[in-house]
Amino acid sequence: EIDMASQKRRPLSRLLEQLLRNLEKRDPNQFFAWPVNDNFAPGYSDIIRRPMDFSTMKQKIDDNEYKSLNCFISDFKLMCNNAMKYNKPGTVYHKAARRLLHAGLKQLTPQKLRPLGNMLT
Ligand SMILES: CC(=O)c1cc(-c2ccccn2)c2ncccn12
Repeated sequence: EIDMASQKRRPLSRLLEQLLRNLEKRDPNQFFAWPVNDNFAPGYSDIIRRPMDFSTMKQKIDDNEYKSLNCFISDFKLMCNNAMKYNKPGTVYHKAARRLLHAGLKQLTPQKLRPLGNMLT
């Protein structure tokens, strides 16, 4: 059960929740919402050593596993790069991953994050 009081005390968690919601908006088809299922993606777990998806990132926020913004950004990049590794260029998933990575990193630039205060230092 999420202890709301501790959520208030953890400004980083609240920031990451907000950033995650904004990133998820860039995945309207929800290709990245859940772990990739080997039944839809033959051989996926042989090719992708470290799977990542938005639901896993959400769980890591709730479990207070992200110690910094950079760790969060690394998982976002991992998720997109996994999709660009497994799926051939030209596929719907490869194209969606490129667009998501591009749009997501634009949201995570210092000038976009600066207004969120000095909690990132
Ligand atoms: C992100 C990704 O690589 C992915 C998501 C999916 C996916 C995501 C939601 C519903 C159906 N498929 C997928 N299917 C086959 C091969 C790769 N994928």
